[in-house]
Amino acid sequence: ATPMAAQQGLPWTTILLLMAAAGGVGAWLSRGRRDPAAQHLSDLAPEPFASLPMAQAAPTMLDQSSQMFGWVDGDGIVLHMNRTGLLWLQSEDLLQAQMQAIWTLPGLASGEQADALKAAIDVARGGQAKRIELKLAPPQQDPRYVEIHLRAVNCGSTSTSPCVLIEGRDVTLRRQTEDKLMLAATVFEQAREGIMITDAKGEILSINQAFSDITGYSPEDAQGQYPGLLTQALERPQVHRRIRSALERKGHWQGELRSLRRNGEVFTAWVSLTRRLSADGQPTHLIGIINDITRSREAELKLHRQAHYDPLTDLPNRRLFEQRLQLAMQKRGRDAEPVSVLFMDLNQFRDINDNFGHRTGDAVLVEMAHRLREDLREADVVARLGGDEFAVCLPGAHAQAAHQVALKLQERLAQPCMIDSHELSLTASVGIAIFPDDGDSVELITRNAETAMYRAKQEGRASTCFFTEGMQPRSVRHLQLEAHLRRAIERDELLLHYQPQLDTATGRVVGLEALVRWRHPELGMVSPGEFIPLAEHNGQIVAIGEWVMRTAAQQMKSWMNQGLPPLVMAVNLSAVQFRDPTLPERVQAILNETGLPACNLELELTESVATGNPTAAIVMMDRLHALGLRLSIDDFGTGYSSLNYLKRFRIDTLKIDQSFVRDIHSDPDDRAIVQAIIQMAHALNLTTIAEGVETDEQADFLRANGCDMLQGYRFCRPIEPQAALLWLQERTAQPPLASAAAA
Ligand SMILES: Nc1nc2c(ncn2[C@@H]2O[C@H](COP(=O)(O)O[C@H]3[C@@H](O)[C@H](n4cnc5c(=O)[nH]c(N)nc54)O[C@@H]3COP(=O)(O)O)[C@@H](O)[C@H]2O)c(=O)[nH]1
Repeated sequence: ATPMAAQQGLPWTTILLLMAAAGGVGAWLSRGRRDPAAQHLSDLAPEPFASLPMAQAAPTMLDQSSQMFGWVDGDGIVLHMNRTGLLWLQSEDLLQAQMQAIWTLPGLASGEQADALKAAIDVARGGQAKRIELKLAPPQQDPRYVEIHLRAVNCGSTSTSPCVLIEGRDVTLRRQTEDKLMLAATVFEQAREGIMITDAKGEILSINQAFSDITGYSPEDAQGQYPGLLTQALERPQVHRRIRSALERKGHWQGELRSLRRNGEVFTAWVSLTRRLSADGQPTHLIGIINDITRSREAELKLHRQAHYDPLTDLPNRRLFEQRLQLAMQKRGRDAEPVSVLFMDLNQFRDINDNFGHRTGDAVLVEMAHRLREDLREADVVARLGGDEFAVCLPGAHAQAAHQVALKLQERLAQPCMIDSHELSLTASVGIAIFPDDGDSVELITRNAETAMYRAKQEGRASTCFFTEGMQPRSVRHLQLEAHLRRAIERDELLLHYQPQLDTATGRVVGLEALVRWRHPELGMVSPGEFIPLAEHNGQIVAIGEWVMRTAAQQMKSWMNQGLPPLVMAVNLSAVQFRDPTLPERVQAILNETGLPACNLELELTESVATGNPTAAIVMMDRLHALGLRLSIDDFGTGYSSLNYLKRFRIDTLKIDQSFVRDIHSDPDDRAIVQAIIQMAHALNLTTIAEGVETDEQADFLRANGCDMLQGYRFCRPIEPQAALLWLQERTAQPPLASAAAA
């Protein structure tokens, strides 16, 4: 078919040459697929029309082009459109296209695009060349972007208004690239991660906003600097070497770095570094992405601390202790070395809490934790397991070393400490279990050390005890005991033993101490050292203590009725009983009920009870004293009595703790303490009694230093009532002895 343009007299050569002169067709064709025919046409002179065959050939040649060519009349009606143009505008053929204005063709993506094209044609028709970008939308395909050039051309003599030549080329690829670049630039600028790009030498070329926000460096500050400016001062050279080596080997490194902001503030960064290589494998850039993870690290650390450390003392808690012990056991196990575990319990801690309040108790725990940490090596682990229980793990320590450490720690803990103007001193009982002999799991070794600690407690304050087979785990045993103890009184399982107390100078019996015993049908004899703390803990001590007082008072009254000279019956009073405001009434009721004169009853208070809440203690002691009975302070020297209060207490006797008596012959400190207690007691008009006297040597020393009374295995063990009666009858029938040693 003859092209309509030719029919309408449009000079082909003019069109083509105009296009060529505008750098259009010729340039495009020469840049794209070379079209020799078009090239040839562009070389032709515009006027006069060269040769018809060539002109007729032009549309065919234009159809070969991959660009769009066409022209429209002044109303936008398509006069000609090459094949590419028809394809892009989705017109089936030229005839169909020629029926309508170009902006109504279906290929235009939207009404907006149509309006833009229409407006551009109007501008071009007015004589001004125009360039626009159109979005064409092929069905079911990604949109095509076409750059359109429009300019007015002469339509020939038949036309009154100029035509508009439309040239278009597909710029989708460029547009996509631009879009991608735009996207990349947006990502670079708007990323929440800091991004930094360096050149091959490592000098910073550019940074994004987030990088500036995180580090405080502006692009001007950063440009030309090395990335190390953020970390140089903080990370060790090995870290930098490791990063360089990873980049060389793998082209990538990521990890956490402690970094420095421009204002000197330290922050934690998660850094990812990637080396970019040229086509020939040479490094061209380094791309670094940094995230400020200071907050999340801090939060993590906080959570970790909460989960693994005791908030009060800042020591590792049980969980962390178990983890560290597990590691130590694995490591030492491989080297066939032992790991010792020390389980420590503070002996008078409950009294401190009860008497001075929890604030003081907490301060004591903090101080004790501090001392423990100070006295141990870095490889050792000390933890607070809860309450007043601490555990120590000594990797590589054999029994002897563990024992030495235990003694050292006990000594350190026993040093007095000043808390809230109270001078307090505590002792600790320590149980030791050693891996692998005493257990091959964390749980077992810790439990066995705890069991040993309970044995140490039974053996007396501030003892150290190694775990041995046959020690029953505390928890099982305690549960058993607690369950049985509840019914011990009603089942008549409790009984009293009596231990005489002698006048040092004359050897006469002056009194007896009632000591409770528990004979269980299956468990056998259970030591008061084991069940009294349990009873104090669960409150059963009130009933047990009252039973002891009543039974002991009945016994003494009965012996007196049987003709024995009146003696003083000493009964232990627990802290829990002492704090009961109805205690004086209860004691009076027992005295009334049994008929025992008050002067034949002595209540032994522990030192901590007496000094706990001094004002309340003074009031209670006054009330008890008013009943006419005697009061003594038991275990004197192991607590934290203040002399100031001591002189205001209505007490009669100080009982020197057996721990000072035990080593009196070998330990000059114990001798000095005993002498000081006796002198002080006498200065306060108090009598003294030493407990736990086992040898003549001890008795002689005590007598020589003026101790008034003696009690201990040297004279008589605690014995049953029948045996005690015989012992008393025998002693009281004899004339007074000149020397207690003769007893
Ligand atoms: N609140 C109450 N506490 C009581 C009562 N009965 C006993 N107890 C307390 O239990 C702890 C252990 O008592 P026990 O096993 O009876 O030990 C006492 C004596 O048997 C023992 N002792 C006496 N002489 C010697 C000796 O020469 N050597 C030696 N190694 N031990 C000896 O010492 C304990 C004396 O106790 P005390 O005078 O009270 O300090 C103990 O703390 C008891 O107080 C009770 O009814 N209520």
